[in-house]
Amino acid sequence: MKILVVNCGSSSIKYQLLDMKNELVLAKGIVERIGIDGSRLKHKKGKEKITIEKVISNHKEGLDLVIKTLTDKETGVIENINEIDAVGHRVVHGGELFASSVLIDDRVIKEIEANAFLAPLHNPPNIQGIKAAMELLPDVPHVAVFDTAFHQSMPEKAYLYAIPKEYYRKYKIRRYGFHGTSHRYVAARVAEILGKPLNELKIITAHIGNGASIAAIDRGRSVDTSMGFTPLEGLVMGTRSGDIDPAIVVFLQEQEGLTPKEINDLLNKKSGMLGLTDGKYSDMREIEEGAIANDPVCKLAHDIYEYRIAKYIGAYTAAMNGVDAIAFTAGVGENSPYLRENVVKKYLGYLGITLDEKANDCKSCEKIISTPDSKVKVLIVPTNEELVIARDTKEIVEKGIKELKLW
Ligand SMILES: Nc1ncnc2c1ncn2[C@@H]1O[C@H](COP(=O)(O)OP(=O)(O)O)[C@@H](O)[C@H]1O
Ligand SMILES: CC(=O)OP(=O)(O)O
Ligand SMILES: [Mg+2]
Repeated sequence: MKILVVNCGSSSIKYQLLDMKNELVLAKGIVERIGIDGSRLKHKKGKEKITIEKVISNHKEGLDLVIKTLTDKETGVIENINEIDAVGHRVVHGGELFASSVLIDDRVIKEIEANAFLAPLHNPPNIQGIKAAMELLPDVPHVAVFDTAFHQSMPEKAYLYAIPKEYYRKYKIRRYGFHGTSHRYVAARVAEILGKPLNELKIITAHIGNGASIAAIDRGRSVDTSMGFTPLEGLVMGTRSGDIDPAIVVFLQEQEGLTPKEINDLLNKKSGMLGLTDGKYSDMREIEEGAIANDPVCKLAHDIYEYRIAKYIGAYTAAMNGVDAIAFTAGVGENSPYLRENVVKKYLGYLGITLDEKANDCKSCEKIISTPDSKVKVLIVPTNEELVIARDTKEIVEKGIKELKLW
C-alpha cells in the first residue's frame, strides 16, 4: 500500500509518499511560497534533489504539481496516480470532536470547518489541502490525523482554565495541546527502547522545534501539555512568547494602542527568541553559536529558553507523582547536544540523572543519553509525524473503519 501524506500550512505543502510494505519513504518534498512571489517545489527522491520554480497560486495548483512530480518519468517514483492507495492529512485542530484519526467524509469536513475559528492560521489551509487532494484523487480514501487528538485524554483539572465557566461552554475555551502526533510517537518509542510496556511508564516528552511543547504521558495517556487553547502557551519558542502574565496583553494594548490582531502578531511572530534578541535571531543554531561565543544577549536568551523547559519538566514530574523517562525530540531537541546538556546538567540532577556526555554528543540519533545508573532515563528520539499519519491511514483503510481508537 502506497500512502501520500500531506501537511498543508498557510503558504506551504509538505508531502511524503510512503510504501507501507516496509515503511519506506519513496519521495518527499515541500511546496513553498504558495500565492507569493517566488513559489517553488523542492522534491527529494532518494539522494536526488530537484527544485521547480513556478507560479503556484493556490493549494490545488501546488498539489497538482506534487502529483505531476511524483508521476513524472524523471522525477517520479510511481507510474500514475492509481498507485496511490490513500492520502493522510495533518489537521492541526480537531477541537473536542476528534479524539482520534478519522476517515474523511462530508460530515468530517464540516466539523473541521466548524473548528476553524479555534485555529484560524492552521485549519483553513488544512481544509483547502483536503478539498484539493480529494478533487485530484477522488477514488481513494482520505484520512485526517489531528495534532490535538492525543491530548483529548487530559483530565478536566488539566484542561480547564480558571476563567468564568460560561466561556468554556460558549466558545470551548480550554487547553487542547498540539504536536500530539509527535508526543504519541515518541512516547511509544521510549517504551520500545526501554523494553517496558508503555502502560507502566511515566514519560515526559519534550518536542523542542521552532514551535515547542512538553507533554506528561502517564501510562500511555497524555495527562497534561504546555501548549493550550492555541500553540502560543507554554515554552519560549522561536518567535512565540509562551507563558506570560495575561495582564501584559491588556497593558500593551492600552499603552501602545495595539489592535487585537497587532498584539496577537506581537506575541506569535515577534516574541520568543526573536524578541529576546531585539529582533536578531529566531533560529536556535544562531542563538547557540552566540551563547557559546559568550555573546551576553544570546546567552541570556538561551538561559531563559532552557529554564522554561526545566520548569515544565519539574511541573510534570509533580503532575505524575514521578517520572521514569524524559525524551527530547524535534529540530532543537534532536540536534542540539548543547541544549540537552544545559537542561540536564543544570536542572535535572535532583531526579538522580547523570548525563552520559559522550552519548549526548550526537545529532538525530535515537538513544539513551543518561548513564546506566541514572534513576530516570533521558533519551533522544527523532520524531516522525508523517509515519504516524501514514500508519493511522493504513490502519483505518485496511480495517475498513471510520475511526481509530487511541486508548
Ligand atoms: N543543529 C541544531 N542545533 C540547534 N538547533 C537546531 C539544529 N538544527 C535545527 N535546529 C533548530 O530546529 C528548529 C526547527 O525545528 P522543527 O522541529 O523543524 O520546527 P517546526 O516544525 O516548528 O518548523 C529551528 O529553530 C532550528 O534552528
Ligand atoms: C501546532 C504548532 O505549533 O505547530 P508548529 O510547531 O509546526 O508550528
Ligand atoms: Mg513541527
